[in-house]
Amino acid sequence: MLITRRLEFDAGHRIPNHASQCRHLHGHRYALEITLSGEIIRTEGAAEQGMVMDFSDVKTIANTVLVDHWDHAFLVYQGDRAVVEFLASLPEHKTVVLPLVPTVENLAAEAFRILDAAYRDTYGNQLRLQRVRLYETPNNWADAVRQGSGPPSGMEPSC
Ligand SMILES: Nc1nc2c(c(=O)[nH]1)N=C([C@H](O)[C@H](O)COP(=O)(O)OP(=O)(O)OP(=O)(O)O)CN2
Ligand SMILES: [Zn+2]
Repeated sequence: MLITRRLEFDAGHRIPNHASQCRHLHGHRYALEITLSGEIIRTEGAAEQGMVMDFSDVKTIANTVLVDHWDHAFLVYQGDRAVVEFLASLPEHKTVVLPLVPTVENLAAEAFRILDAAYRDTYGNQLRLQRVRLYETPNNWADAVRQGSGPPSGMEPSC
């Protein structure tokens, strides 16, 4: 069984070498769709009976490990020195420095890496993260999908 939880957050970014508009500082209302696989929990009397995972738990975990960190942050490539230094000059600015440029492909891969470690099989129902779909705009998105037994290739651990 697959279940999907959608969350939304706001963040700024730029693609420093983009040939057009996206090299400028700008922001998006990102939408994150988290798809988990697992067996339906059959434990009689359990609060999660009939579920793969309680959607509220899916949300709480995603917020704790990812969304609370990226929401209203500026997501910046570590090689984008001018912007990294500018943001560092702003007192207590919420900045996430990333090892790759913050395209939606790279952000989806990084989100998968972070979330994959966070969703644990607490009911022996083989819970696993299968896909992270990240919308940068309503028209543009990327899918990071589990390949075989491992996560998709993407960013190296950054923090
Ligand atoms: N493969 C990718 N291409 C682009 C990315 C990306 O992450 N991966 N990102 C951008 C920009 O960040 C930009 O914000 C997207 O802008 P745009 O293409 O204009 O998106 P819209 O949905 O607003 O475009 P419409 O044509 O108005 O639908 C660019 N490319
Ligand atoms: Zn953009």
